[in-house]
Amino acid sequence: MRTALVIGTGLIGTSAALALARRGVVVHLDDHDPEQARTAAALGAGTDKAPDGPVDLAVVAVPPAHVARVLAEAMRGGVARGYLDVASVKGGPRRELESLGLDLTAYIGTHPMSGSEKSGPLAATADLFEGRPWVLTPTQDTDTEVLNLALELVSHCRAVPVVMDADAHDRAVALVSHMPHLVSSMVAARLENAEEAAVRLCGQGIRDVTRIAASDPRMWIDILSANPGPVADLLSEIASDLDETVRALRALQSADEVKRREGSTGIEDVLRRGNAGRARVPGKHGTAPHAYEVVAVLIDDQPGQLARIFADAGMAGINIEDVRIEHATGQQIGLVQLMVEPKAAPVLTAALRERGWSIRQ
Ligand SMILES: NC(=O)C1=CN([C@@H]2O[C@H](COP(=O)(O)OP(=O)(O)OC[C@H]3O[C@@H](n4cnc5c(N)ncnc54)[C@H](O)[C@@H]3O)[C@@H](O)[C@H]2O)C=CC1
Ligand SMILES: O=C(O)C(=O)Cc1ccc(O)cc1
Repeated sequence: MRTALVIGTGLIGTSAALALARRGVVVHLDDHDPEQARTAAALGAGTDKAPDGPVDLAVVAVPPAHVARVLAEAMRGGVARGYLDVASVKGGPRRELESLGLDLTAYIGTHPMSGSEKSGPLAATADLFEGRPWVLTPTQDTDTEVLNLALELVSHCRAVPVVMDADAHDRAVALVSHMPHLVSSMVAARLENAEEAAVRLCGQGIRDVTRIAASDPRMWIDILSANPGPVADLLSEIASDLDETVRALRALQSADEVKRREGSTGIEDVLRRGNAGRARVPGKHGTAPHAYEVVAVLIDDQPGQLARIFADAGMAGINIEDVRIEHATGQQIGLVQLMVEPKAAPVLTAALRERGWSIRQ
């Protein structure tokens, strides 16, 4: 692929454009808000000038409700050899395109399984998709050349291609993305009117559970509107778990010893089923979850501290597998948790101590 056109230069479009530009592809950037395209260009994602002729691949990265219309316009204008979208739902947009009577041989629906609660080009990074699944939904009508262009994009983004049927994809993301999003919002909503004294105690657990609740509601109304059935089915399963859990907790309040034991069994059941489900969540780069050891470092909340820790770890020859940062409420300090292979933990601890870092046991 030599040239590409990214339409919709928000988080996903700009991240893909940055990855393509880094691999030497000439990227043209287009957005109905020209300021967004200008910002993406300023970040090094390409040029906001229109291409002279058809590009190799058009990447449509606009909110799901606009995907079919934007694709139809691009295809009718003949702006590219191949077309793809990255929307979080796949069945609806395809059916909309079919109903517009377009020839879909040059189109493939795709979905990178990576993103964030942030939106817009300023949140974009070239490595956003690295090691993450990128779903491709070709049909028997999809041109091989177009499938190859999509695979090239996925490879430039260093993502892992996964081929699926569009409706099977939508059922799968209902489980791993859409339902969890609503549950996260519902947990976060409990905090809206909670007392300040309670909210200030928030720790890492509630931060983990509510991170995605900070996402743009307009985008998520679009996503959920395109996949309501599978999400509703899953939420009703959760509702029945909730009913049973409430019953078990009420039983734990009882004065009757037998009832309390039943309550305890009920709670244990949901916790154990949670352990079993969590154990199936793939780790970094889609591999099995890994038991890393944590080295916790206290830092001043100042710019450059993280970069220094990473540089010091690098000098000690340690690969940091994952990182977490916890900020202490109302204080100018934070706790950085570095996840490393167990045998690397004592080496890293010693190396960081030697360089003056305060390690928390
Ligand atoms: N946010 C995430 O984590 C993920 C999002 N997606 C999908 O990627 C797509 C884009 O999402 P984000 O980049 O997060 O959103 P975003 O809000 O960061 O960017 C969307 C961009 O599209 C532009 N836009 C809207 N309507 C347009 C139109 N008619 N023509 C041209 N530009 C238009 C907006 O001005 C904005 O710059 C969505 O379809 C979403 O479902 C896929 C994977 C992850
Ligand atoms: O922020 C996260 O962890 C996400 O899961 C983001 C995300 C949002 C929408 C998608 O279609 C895919 C991924």
